[in-house]
Amino acid sequence: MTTYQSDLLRVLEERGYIHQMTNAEGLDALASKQVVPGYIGFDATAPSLHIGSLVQIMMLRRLQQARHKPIVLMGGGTTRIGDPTGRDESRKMLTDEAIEENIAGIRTVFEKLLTFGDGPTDAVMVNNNDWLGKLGYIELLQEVGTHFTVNRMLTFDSVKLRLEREQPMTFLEFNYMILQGYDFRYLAKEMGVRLQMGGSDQWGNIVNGMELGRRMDGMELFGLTTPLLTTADGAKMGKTAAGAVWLNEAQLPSYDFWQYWRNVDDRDVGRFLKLFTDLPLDEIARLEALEGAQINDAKVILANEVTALVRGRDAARAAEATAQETFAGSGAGEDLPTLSLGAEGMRIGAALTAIGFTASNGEAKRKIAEGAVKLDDQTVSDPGMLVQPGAGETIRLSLGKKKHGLLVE
Ligand SMILES: Nc1ncnc2c1ncn2[C@@H]1O[C@H](COP(=O)(O)OP(=O)(O)OP(=O)(O)O)[C@@H](O)[C@H]1O
Ligand SMILES: N[C@@H](Cc1ccc(O)cc1)C(=O)O
Repeated sequence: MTTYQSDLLRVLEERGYIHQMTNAEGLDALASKQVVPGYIGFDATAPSLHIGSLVQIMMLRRLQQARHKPIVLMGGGTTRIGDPTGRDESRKMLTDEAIEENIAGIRTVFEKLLTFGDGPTDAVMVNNNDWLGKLGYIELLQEVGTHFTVNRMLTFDSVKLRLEREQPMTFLEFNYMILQGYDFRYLAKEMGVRLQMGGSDQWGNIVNGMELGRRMDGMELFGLTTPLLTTADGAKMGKTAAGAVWLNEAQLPSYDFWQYWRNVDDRDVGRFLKLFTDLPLDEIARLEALEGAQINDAKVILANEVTALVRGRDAARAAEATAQETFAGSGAGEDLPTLSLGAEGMRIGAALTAIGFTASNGEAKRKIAEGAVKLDDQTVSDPGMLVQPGAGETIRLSLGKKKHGLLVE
């Protein structure tokens, strides 16, 4: 492990955020002597970010805790292009209204995790549509296009992998790296930004911006990426069988969010406590050393801390109380996800999917065949069974031991 001078790099390294860095020594020296404005960009492809992007948001939080300045970039402009990084297919085009709505949804989470304002280390939010939207085509080609060679663009993974797999890449997507590069250089000039961070998949896009800043203005810019987090069983963090683990309440009730953390693999507890909570490292070392049934106490702490950061302390308390009630078997907690089936009711398979316990009716059928589905503690065997709660009646739906919800009319 390297010994860094700056609090920033020391904390990022100790807590497991660093995958790759350009000129680590230079960045360490800079962060030891001045406030470093650093940015991360988020495209508005969905109405909420998920826990994969939470790694990035937490890194902006660490930046601020180390007395530097976080800049959150909303990709209002770049979402119109669609980042081809790590994808086999083009993204579907979103309308301007959908992008605006997504931005409105995404931005709310940052207010919980960062302090915004006008002070030197206060966070600032920008939208790259404000400058990319004004760029003329000829101007862009002349000003920026001359600094990129197609030869080099073809060597970046985002392009190379598509070509190797003989998957089409549109000219629109091919331009994405130029625009993200332009952002970095723009923010450096306009706001003194020196550092861009992101997941390891963003490395190529980040390096392009650094080179553009150097070529156009002779500026030294820095890049830092986190590992792309996977869970102990190898899945990319953020998505589960039933979909992504969303940060916003509207996409995922706080009880389910809390349950995700309460049920992580034993091997992930220490790593996640470091990345996703503010608990001190010595406390984390104690918690991750717990074994057997006691590791569950560490998972409850993980669930409480992350839920409190992202959803608020009250939400964390309510979720924990609901879990206690549910597992003590004393009836339905108030905070369980609830699904209204209407007067005509719904087939059990469809209800499992509609409440978010299964990703498809096929998966629901399999779970029923495995005997994993219960209604008010009675195992269900018929996937076509009609569930029809009467007025004022509540039926408890369970999938396995850990997923519970309420069905009402
Ligand atoms: N599992 C993960 N671990 C670490 N960083 C991640 C993870 N998933 C996404 N990120 C990072 O979060 C930022 C925002 O990513 P984005 O919202 O595009 O997520 P995504 O899941 O890759 O999206 P999409 O599914 O639309 O491609 C990027 O810097 C990306 O590298
Ligand atoms: N390309 C990034 C988002 C981004 C957009 C613009 C930027 O300037 C920086 C980052 C992603 O897909 O996650």
